[in-house]
Amino acid sequence: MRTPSDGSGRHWRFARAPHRRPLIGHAHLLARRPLEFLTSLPALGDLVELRIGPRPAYLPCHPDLVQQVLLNARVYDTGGPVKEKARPILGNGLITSDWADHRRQRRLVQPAFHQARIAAYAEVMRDECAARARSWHTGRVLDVGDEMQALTARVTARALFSTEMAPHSVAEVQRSLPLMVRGAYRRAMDPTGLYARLPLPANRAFDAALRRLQALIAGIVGDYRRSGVDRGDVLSALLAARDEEDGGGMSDQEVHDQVMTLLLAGVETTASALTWAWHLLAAHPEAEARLHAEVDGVLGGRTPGYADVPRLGYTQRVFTETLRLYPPAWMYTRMTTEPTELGGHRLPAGADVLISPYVIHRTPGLFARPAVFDPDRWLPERAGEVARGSYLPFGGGSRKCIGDVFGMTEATLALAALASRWRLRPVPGTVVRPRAEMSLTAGPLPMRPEPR
Ligand code: HEM
Repeated sequence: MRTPSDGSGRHWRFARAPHRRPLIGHAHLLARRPLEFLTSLPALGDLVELRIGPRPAYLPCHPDLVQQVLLNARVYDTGGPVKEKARPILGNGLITSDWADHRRQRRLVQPAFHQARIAAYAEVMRDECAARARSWHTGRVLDVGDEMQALTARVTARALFSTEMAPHSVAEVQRSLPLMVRGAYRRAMDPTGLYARLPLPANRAFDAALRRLQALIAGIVGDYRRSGVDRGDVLSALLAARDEEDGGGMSDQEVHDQVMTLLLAGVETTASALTWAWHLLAAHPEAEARLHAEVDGVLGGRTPGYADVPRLGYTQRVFTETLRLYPPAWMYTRMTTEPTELGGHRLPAGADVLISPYVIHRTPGLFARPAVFDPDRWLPERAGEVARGSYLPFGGGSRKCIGDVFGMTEATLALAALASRWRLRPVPGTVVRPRAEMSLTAGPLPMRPEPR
């Protein structure tokens, strides 16, 4: 272990990850037990080098180094093999676009997520949460993961396009999206690129789902463009957006790619975190009781709406703490566009940099008792203890999640609406282990609803 210093005069600990194998480097550990492997690395250094096949990759384990990466999007740009595999699915939208194009795209998409728009989307959230609460039956076991996925797919689809076509479109999104997420993950994890070309039923289902979604989005974009009406939804905002710098808008293809990106980025993430929240609440009866007391006091049996969100402080803290322990985006990547220096160490151009909120959120010293579920660590008087750059469920810098407020609002309303009517009981014998897939999921999570 060496201790190089950077321009600031600080000394950083640099280390190389152990258990490297010829040719594959650390790919076996990242594929088989990524969470255990990655969480073992901060003890070794502030910056740890690993190898994914022959490629060098770097894991910054100190929040200051993470910030340096996230705040310099020109040098630490999007890229790498995973992003390249996402391109045929997502096209050139916010997630896949490079630094120069991303700035223009972000200016154009941002208005769709302004506060006034979120208030309108919250109407859809309220409606869908109430419908979900009505659909549960006492004692009938449900898979919480599937339920939350259906809820967030319907909310996102309806917030994106609120047209009369909605019932059909929403059902299509609900059907196709899980197939797409699974297929996209398998493709991302396949270093050879061969998997996608095998004539497997899963591949046929993925291709068909992709084609259906592409056709659906193209059709709706065309309809909206022809009608020119602002329906208050995300798609209307995307079509109306004009760049303040050059006055131009987005082409139909660009709008299509943004819609696909929003669906892929917004549904599974929020659903995974909500699923973890139900699991954590069932395992922590005192937190569950406080949540119930809050929703009963604030709502008195009403379905919550946008105006209730600021008064649901404990509910929000439960979700914030869930995102700390189980951040859906457990790892995201950057690629260096030029040789650079990080933590006093020289990084070549084309190096992968891995940012893992899961690792940072569980590093001793950054959070008191990091393994403990403690929603009150987010009370205003205690939240100041959390150092800048230590809490990253939504990323940071210019590529920070554009849907963070949307997701927080949706999750707060979902927890409050469902917990005001139901308590979810674990099914005995269920073993829950985090699975680091496209997002950090709990796998199948059977639970039994009990009326409150
Ligand atoms: C709890 C829910 C969510 C979590 C944990 C989450 C997490 C993240 C993270 C970590 C990033 C940054 C990735 C990176 O830096 O490479 C990101 C980006 C993004 N997210 Fe989210 N997200 C959530 C909800 C949503 C929702 C609801 C939407 C849309 C409706 C959304 C749309 C996006 C988009 C479009 C980007 C790319 C932004 C850009 O590069 O400009 N996300 N998200």
